Amino acid sequence: MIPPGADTVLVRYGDIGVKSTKVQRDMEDSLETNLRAMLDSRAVPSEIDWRWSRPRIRTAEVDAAAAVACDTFGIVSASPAVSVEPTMAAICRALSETAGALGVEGPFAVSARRAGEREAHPFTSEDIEREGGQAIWDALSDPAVDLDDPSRTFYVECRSDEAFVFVEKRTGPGGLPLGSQRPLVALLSGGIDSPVAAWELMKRGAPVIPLYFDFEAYGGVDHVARAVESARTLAGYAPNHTRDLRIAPAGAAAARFVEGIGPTRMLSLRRFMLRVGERLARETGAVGIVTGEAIGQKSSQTSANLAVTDAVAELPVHRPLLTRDKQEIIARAREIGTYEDSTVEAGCNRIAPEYPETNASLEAVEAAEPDLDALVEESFAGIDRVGL
Ligand SMILES: Nc1ncnc2c1ncn2[C@@H]1O[C@H](COP(=O)(O)OP(=O)(O)OP(=O)(O)O)[C@@H](O)[C@H]1O
Repeated sequence: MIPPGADTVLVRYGDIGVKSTKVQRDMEDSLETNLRAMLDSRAVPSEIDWRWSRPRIRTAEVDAAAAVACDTFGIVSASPAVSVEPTMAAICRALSETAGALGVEGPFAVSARRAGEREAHPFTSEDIEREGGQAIWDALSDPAVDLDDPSRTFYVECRSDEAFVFVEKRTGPGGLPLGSQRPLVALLSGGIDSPVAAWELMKRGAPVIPLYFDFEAYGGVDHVARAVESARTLAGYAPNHTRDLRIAPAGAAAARFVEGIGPTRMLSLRRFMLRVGERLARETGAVGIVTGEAIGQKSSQTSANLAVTDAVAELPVHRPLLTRDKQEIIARAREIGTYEDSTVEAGCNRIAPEYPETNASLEAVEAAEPDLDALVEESFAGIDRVGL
C-alpha cells in the first residue's frame, strides 16, 4: 500500500545497530554500497540519502525501490512513504489524503514517532496521533478506531527536517551487509537445498563463490543449465559480489568412484568435492565451504558420515541447513526464488551405489578410496567460468 505522492522509501536495519560505533559505520558503508548496486542492477532510478542511521531512498518508483530494499541483506524492513514538511498541518494533510486514497476497511490507528531536537517541533508524538487521527476520521466515510487491533495503522515519523507518512513495513531478509564477512565457496548443485544454504550465508554477510561439479555422463541432461539458473538467481542478490559460476569437470572422478568403490562411494565423492572446493577457496581468498546438507536427509548425510566427510577438509564446512526439515527448506527456496530453478532432483542419483553405507568409519572410506590428489588437481585445473 503506497500513500499518494510517495517519493521516499524508509529503510531499517537490525543487527548492524547493535555493533560498536566503528563496526556499525563500516557496515553502514557496505550496506549503502550494496543497496546502490542492487538499485542500479534492477534499473531503479534513485538517490540514497543517509541520515541518523536511517537510509532513505529518494525515488519516483517507490514500489520497485522497496522491493529492492527487501532483497538487500542487512535490511529488516522498508516502507514506501510520502515526505512532507515537519509541521502538524502538513502531516495531517498527508494523513487525510492517504486515508482518502487508500480507504480503510474496519478500524484504524495512528502510530507516530517524533525524533530530533525537542525545540524543532512544538508538538509531541501523542499530539500527532490525536490530531492526525482526527484528520483521518474526517477523511473517511465510515470511520472507526481501534488502537489495540486496527485493520490499518497509519505511521508518522517526524524528524527535525522532514516528516514521513506510510502505511506498511515490508519485511526484508535481515542479517548483515554482504561483504562484511570473508567469502566462502558454495557447492551449488542446482538442487533445492544448496542455493538456500548459499543464500543463508550471504544473509550473514559472506559473499559466495559458487562452484558446480559437472558429472558429465553421470549427470542429468539439464543439470548444468539448472545450476547456472540457480547461481544467476543468487547473483541477483549480490550484483557487486557474485558475477560468475565456476564449473569443475567431475566426470573422470565420478567414473573412478563408480568403478572402484562400493558402499562408501558417495562419501568419497563428497570428499573429492570438498577438496576441490578448498583448492578454489585458497585461490580466491575464501575461508570456508558451504553445502546444502542436512542431518539424515540422505544416507551420505548421517551424523557419522558427515564426520567422515569433514575429516578430509582443512577449512570449515558450513551447513546452515543442518537441522532444517525439507519442507522448511522448500518454503525458503520459494521465498528467495530458487525453487523454480531446481524442481527436478539433481546431483548424484546415477552415481549412488545400491546399498550405501550409513555409518562409515574413516578407515573404511580411506581403504576403498583412490588417491584423491590427482583427481582433485585434474578437476581444479579444468574449472571453467560462466558469467551470470
Ligand atoms: N554437482 C554438484 N556440484 C556442486 N555441489 C554439489 C553437487 N552435488 C552435490 N553438491 C553439494 O553436496 C550437497 C549434498 O549433495 P546432495 O546429493 O544431497 O545434493 P542434491 O540433492 O543433488 O542437491 P541439493 O542438496 O542442492 O538439493 C549439496 O547440497 C551441494 O552442496
